[in-house]
Amino acid sequence: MTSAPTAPATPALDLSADPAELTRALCDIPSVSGDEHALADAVEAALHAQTDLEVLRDGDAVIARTHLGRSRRVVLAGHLDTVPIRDNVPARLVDDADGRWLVARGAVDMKAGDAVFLALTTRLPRPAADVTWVFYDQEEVAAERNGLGRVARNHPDWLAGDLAILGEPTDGRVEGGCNGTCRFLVTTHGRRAHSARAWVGDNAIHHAADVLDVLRDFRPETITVDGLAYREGLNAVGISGGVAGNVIPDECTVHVNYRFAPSRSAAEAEQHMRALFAGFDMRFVDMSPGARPGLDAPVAREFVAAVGTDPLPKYGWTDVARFSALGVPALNYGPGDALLAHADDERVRVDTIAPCLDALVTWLS
Ligand SMILES: N[C@@H](CCC[C@H](NC(=O)CCC(=O)O)C(=O)O)C(=O)O
Repeated sequence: MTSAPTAPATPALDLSADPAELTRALCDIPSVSGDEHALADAVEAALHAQTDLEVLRDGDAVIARTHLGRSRRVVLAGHLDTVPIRDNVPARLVDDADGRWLVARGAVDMKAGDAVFLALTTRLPRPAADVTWVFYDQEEVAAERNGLGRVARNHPDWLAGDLAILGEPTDGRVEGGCNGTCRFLVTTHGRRAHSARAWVGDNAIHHAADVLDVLRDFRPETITVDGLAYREGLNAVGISGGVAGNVIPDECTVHVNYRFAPSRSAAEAEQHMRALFAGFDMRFVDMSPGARPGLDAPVAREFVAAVGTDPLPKYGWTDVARFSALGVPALNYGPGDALLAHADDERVRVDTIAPCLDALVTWLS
């Protein structure tokens, strides 16, 4: 008789381990966007083991909070998902002249930040502010799938706080606000024909050269917003077209990503792009407006002072935008060099993780 297959056991996370060890354990549970279930289970089990925390599960988001009666509440938020794996899970340790590195998908974006936040639950069981931890799914993909957005719709009270800290990679400095990001498709059209008699067709892929010319000639701006200089960017991130090896194609689509400064609203960003690609067939497929730095809120100022270095702008899009829109001042702070995020050799220097935890412990003590 054969027995029914059993589901693989959820790996146990030791939240009292060194945060670099914990980062490694998190990286070893793959969690590409949309497939975070195993990691969310592991995080939920570890948070349930902390007896003083109230824990909530919403899809593959896990939220926990203290009820210590403090006058302030700080929200520590991190996404659990990663961009696709590229032979970089499980994690490995590599030594070079700069030190020891943990090489793994998600090491920078943003499992080291998640590890710091998770480790805080055991390092500082009675913080000076009430704390809410939010670990959520599907941040790296279209805005409509974002797990924090779902939590905001289903349980808005769980996101309340005086300051939200997103543990996105900032190399241990504060990065304020974030650029907006949007994606759109620019499609060129033609007429199908046999490629042996191309003169009766019209090649849509060749027309895509006009779209690429616009992109190549575009000069992105750097826009200073409340003292921080946000670099914009406009890039093709995909291109598709073609019917068969002997057919003149009638359609070609260029997938474009525009990163825009937080001084532009979503509508302004869209209008800017529509003007740039006037006359082309365009369709917007994702829109995530940015957030101004917002570092003037008293509690944000205190945190910046505690970290002790000048804030920088965040060039990527992060959920500081969502917290800011909800009226919660928010900033980015976590280990890892954002320049290494999403790279094939994504890696975090092991000795840069614990200092972020130490800084939070000091600030919240
Ligand atoms: N809906 C957006 C989401 C993109 C989110 C992603 N964020 C990061 O990589 C933050 C890391 C950093 O820059 O520090 C992004 O900016 O691409 C979309 O689908 O594009």
